[in-house]
Amino acid sequence: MKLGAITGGAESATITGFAIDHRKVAPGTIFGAFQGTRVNGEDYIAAAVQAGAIAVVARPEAVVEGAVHIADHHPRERFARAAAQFFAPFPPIAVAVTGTNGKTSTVELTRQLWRMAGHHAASIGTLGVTTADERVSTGLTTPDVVTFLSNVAGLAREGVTHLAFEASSHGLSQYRTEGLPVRAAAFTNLSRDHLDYHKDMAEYFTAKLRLFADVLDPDGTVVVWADDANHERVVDLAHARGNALMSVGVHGQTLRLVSRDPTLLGQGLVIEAEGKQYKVTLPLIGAYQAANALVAAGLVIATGGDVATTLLSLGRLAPVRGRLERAVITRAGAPVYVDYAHTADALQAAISALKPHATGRLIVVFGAGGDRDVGKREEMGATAALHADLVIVTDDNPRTEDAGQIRRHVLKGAPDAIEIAGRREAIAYALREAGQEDIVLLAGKGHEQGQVVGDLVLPFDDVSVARECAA
Ligand SMILES: CC(=O)N[C@H]1[C@@H](OP(=O)(O)OP(=O)(O)OC[C@H]2O[C@@H](n3ccc(=O)[nH]c3=O)[C@H](O)[C@@H]2O)O[C@H](CO)[C@@H](O)[C@@H]1O[C@H](C)C(=O)N[C@@H](C)C(=O)N[C@H](CCC(=O)O)C(=O)O
Ligand SMILES: Nc1ncnc2c1ncn2[C@@H]1O[C@H](COP(=O)(O)OP(=O)(O)OP(=O)(O)O)[C@@H](O)[C@H]1O
Ligand SMILES: N[C@H](CCC[C@H](N)C(=O)O)C(=O)O
Ligand SMILES: [Mg+2]
Repeated sequence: MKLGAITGGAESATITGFAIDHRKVAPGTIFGAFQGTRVNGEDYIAAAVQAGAIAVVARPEAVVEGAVHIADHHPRERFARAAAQFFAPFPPIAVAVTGTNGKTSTVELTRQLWRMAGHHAASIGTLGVTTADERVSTGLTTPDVVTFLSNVAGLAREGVTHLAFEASSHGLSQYRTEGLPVRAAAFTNLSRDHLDYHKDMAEYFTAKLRLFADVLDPDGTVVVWADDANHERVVDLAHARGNALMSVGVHGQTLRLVSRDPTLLGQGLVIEAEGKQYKVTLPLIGAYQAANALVAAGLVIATGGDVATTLLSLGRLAPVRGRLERAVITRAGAPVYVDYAHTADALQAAISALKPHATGRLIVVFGAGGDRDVGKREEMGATAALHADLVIVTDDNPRTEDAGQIRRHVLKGAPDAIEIAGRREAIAYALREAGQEDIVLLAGKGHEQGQVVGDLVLPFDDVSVARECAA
């Protein structure tokens, strides 16, 4: 592609790639220079030009010498659109999911439902890039825009026709997923998280709403989980823009959850759609997993899936890695579950999912991440104290913070909790403590394979540690 195709001018230089990090610039690259949270990318413009950048997308006031200056007051957005022109084509059907909790689960379940319908499907999110054959981690939920668009284009080249991706609030506010057509977008829920990055809940929600205001195709479909009070803002946006709307949940109109009956290994659901009732046995436990499965069904139907086939396929869904995953049963007979709950709302969801299955105590082990929203810690403590029978507070990715200090923040909400430094020790204690009637929940790390301490990522997997402690 020639540079003129991006600038609208006559520049004949050939574009070889896009980069937002000057260290990744090669001759022929278009460099995006953005003001970040840590540093100002504009400081690297000269180095990028030196390394061969032929054009730089940056604010009008930035200084660009020796390359074309593509000046824009919204450089991230302009860069994403240009990069999308370069990387296209993309899978013909792409859908996105936002919300505080449930994004990973929903994109994974959507991918599974499409696959059952015979489509070549993929998902991108916290678990990485997932296809029927493999899963490759990207490190972030919504990768940076160049990684994202090049991965999406790569999937299209492999023959993927259906893509579901997670749109995190960071990703949306940084325009990481702009530029490809998005046929449907879903909202799962809103609760407190990431207030280290967003100023307040209003700003956090506004970032999420960008998915519906800017990213979704003008004639795309909005899918909302109608049992979350915040869904109404999304509905208003859909009406204002003229998008088709599907609402899902007990209060949903398109897919109405008529009843939900927990069974030993799953739950019986009755769902009403188009005036008919469908009975399915979802092989996943917990109200939250039923919610995510229904939103996934909504996305599949929104993009052409047959209603009856899609709803009946819910009965064949496989579990999502690290989401209420049963790791082991202790010698005493207590089942141990691993879940990715790292917000107060998610902790409540995970505890309530397991409670009906425990005749004895629900024992929860968790911590809170360092260098992340400090205010959510006490709320997480209070939620655990309120809903669980025994609370053990430990460590979860202290990063550059003092682990003891993070635990103290959590303990403010759970003064009666047991504090155990070291996640392995805490898990071992919980498993020793659990009796036959009890259930143990290890929350916060889910699929994660490491404990981030300072700059180090120490190998750590809740499932393996639980198995070792139970042996
Ligand atoms: C807070 C945040 O989102 N930071 C991300 C963001 O950084 P930023 O734009 O603020 O960048 P910066 O480091 O200040 O640098 C500014 C610019 O200068 C460039 N640069 C920088 C240094 C250099 O030597 N040369 C250079 O060109 C950078 O590439 C960048 O474009 O862009 C970087 C490049 O893409 C990301 O690596 C970085 O993710 C950090 C590592 C991170 O931890 N992000 C987490 C919080 C995150 O994004 N999480 C969300 C939500 C998780 C969820 O709830 O699921 C996610 O989507 O994963
Ligand atoms: N619909 C939901 N309602 C409430 N809690 C949920 C819901 N879905 C998932 N959770 C909780 O949130 C945890 C994370 O779920 P999931 O990974 O699907 O969400 P996510 O939005 O992708 O999270 P992240 O922002 O970290 O990527 C689950 O392990 C569960 O505890
Ligand atoms: N995407 C989330 C994951 C949090 C997982 C938890 N284990 C932690 O480290 O806080 C974040 O980066 O805030
Ligand atoms: Mg996720």
